[in-house]
Amino acid sequence: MAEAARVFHTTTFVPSFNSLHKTQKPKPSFVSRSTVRRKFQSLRCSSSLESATTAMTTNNQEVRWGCDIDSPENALALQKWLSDCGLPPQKMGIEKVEVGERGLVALKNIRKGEKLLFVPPSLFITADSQWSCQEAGEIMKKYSVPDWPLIATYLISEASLEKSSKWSNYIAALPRQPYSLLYCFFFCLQHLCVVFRTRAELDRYLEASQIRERAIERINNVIGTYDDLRLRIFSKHPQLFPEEVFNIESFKWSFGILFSRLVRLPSMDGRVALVPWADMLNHSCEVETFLDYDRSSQGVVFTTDRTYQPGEQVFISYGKKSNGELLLSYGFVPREGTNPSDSVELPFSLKKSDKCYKEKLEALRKHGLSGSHCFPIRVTGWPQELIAYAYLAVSPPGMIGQFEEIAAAASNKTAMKKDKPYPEIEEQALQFILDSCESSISKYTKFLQASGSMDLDVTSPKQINRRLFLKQLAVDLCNSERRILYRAQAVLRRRLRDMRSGELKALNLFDGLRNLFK
Ligand SMILES: C[S@@+](CC[C@H](N)C(=O)[O-])C[C@H]1O[C@@H](n2cnc3c(N)ncnc32)[C@H](O)[C@@H]1O
Repeated sequence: MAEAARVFHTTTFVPSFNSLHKTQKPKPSFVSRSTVRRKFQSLRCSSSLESATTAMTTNNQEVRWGCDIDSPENALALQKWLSDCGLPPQKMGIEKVEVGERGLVALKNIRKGEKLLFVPPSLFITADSQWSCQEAGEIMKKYSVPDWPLIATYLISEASLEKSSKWSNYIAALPRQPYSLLYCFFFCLQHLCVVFRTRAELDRYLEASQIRERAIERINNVIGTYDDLRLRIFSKHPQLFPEEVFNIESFKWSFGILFSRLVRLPSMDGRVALVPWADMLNHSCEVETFLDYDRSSQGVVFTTDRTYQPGEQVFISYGKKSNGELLLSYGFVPREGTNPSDSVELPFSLKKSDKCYKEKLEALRKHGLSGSHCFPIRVTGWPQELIAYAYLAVSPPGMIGQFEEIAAAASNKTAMKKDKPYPEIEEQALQFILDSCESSISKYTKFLQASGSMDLDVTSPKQINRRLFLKQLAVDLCNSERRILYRAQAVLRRRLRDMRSGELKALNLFDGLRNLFK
């Protein structure tokens, strides 16, 4: 079965959507709320939207669609609805589990190599799904909205229709607070005054990790996408897309759901879909099985790579992702040391005091790089591009003729000629990597030491839970990233020590020989 890594890289959806409409300047919307409500009520498809509008938010902050995932009732209703809609009898049932709160658990013995699930396409939500409010669907198609924002809007539209939507049982079982980091950060940003006294306090949580930048970038992409939809479409059709329903609150919820549940199906030409039931499966770093569409059984399946006894939780893989990526999209960090695909982004920069700074920068720019760049350090090692970047950073003016060639290797355009292409600067290059590694380690250590003393200014149990939860995730991520850096530090120190003692030996030998000849 082909790998169906879950797709939650914002670069694949939001930027392409934004770039289509770069020229549009934000215009103020002059549609008053009362006009919206009047027009909105007159539409047939909005019959139950009015109640949805009031039902949607608590204190104008949180959507009320979905459920608290620690209560199993909605999931059980989902299970029943799915079998009524044609989901074949399952060897797994939905239960409260230790990993992932709710998950699918084996009800019978399951063999290795067995196909499970068989969710038919009639139960998927895709960009081609029928809108309960047909008119709204036609407008979205007319504007050629790409898949991700289209499905996000679809989900809101159907959620707001509550029981009148075909998907009401599915939506009722979705988490009210999707645990993607996107949602956590949004939550924090919105509750800034209540939960975090300053933005700086929020920043401290992930200060050491590059994931903070990625989370902020993702949030900005979602806000940009929402603004674009609002300006181009919603404000022009307020009766179909009233602001009470289609607002940033509901979009942060629907994108949170997409980030943590949407699957890409390689056998359906890479199409993305929400697949009810299949999206109750939790991730394990130890399994190597992925969701995909199976043409012969005409449904979404996965093939087990191990046996399961009744009562055991069944897992799939969400793809070979680092702990930071898992945190960003799904809001969890695997137990320390259990993720063989874990990596940490380590930042490197050319020194501004370098005599050849300008020339090196020029060479890097020619190959699409800049004076500062992040490279992944994996549990298993680091890429050749990082080594090339380090060689360039430390190379002396005498090597100016090779700058281009080294920059090309740093950008992965060409491989470096040999394993150790420039032995005369190898030691400095390793030291350069070690310095960056150690400076990052000290940032992580500072955060981890401070995290024990971060006080909790509690105004409600819900807030303290949320805040503690985010803090614990940040601590887990920083511990796992620092652990990779410690390992890299040990390897680098050993190599440098061996190199220096080798050099010393060679020097002693040379001195010995010189004395002999004297
Ligand atoms: C596709 S859903 C899986 C079903 C989900 N547990 C539920 O109750 O709706 C993905 C979400 O499950 C949770 N999850 C999945 N794998 C996990 C794991 N290994 N550890 C902790 N949480 C996990 C995370 O909250 C993630 O955002």
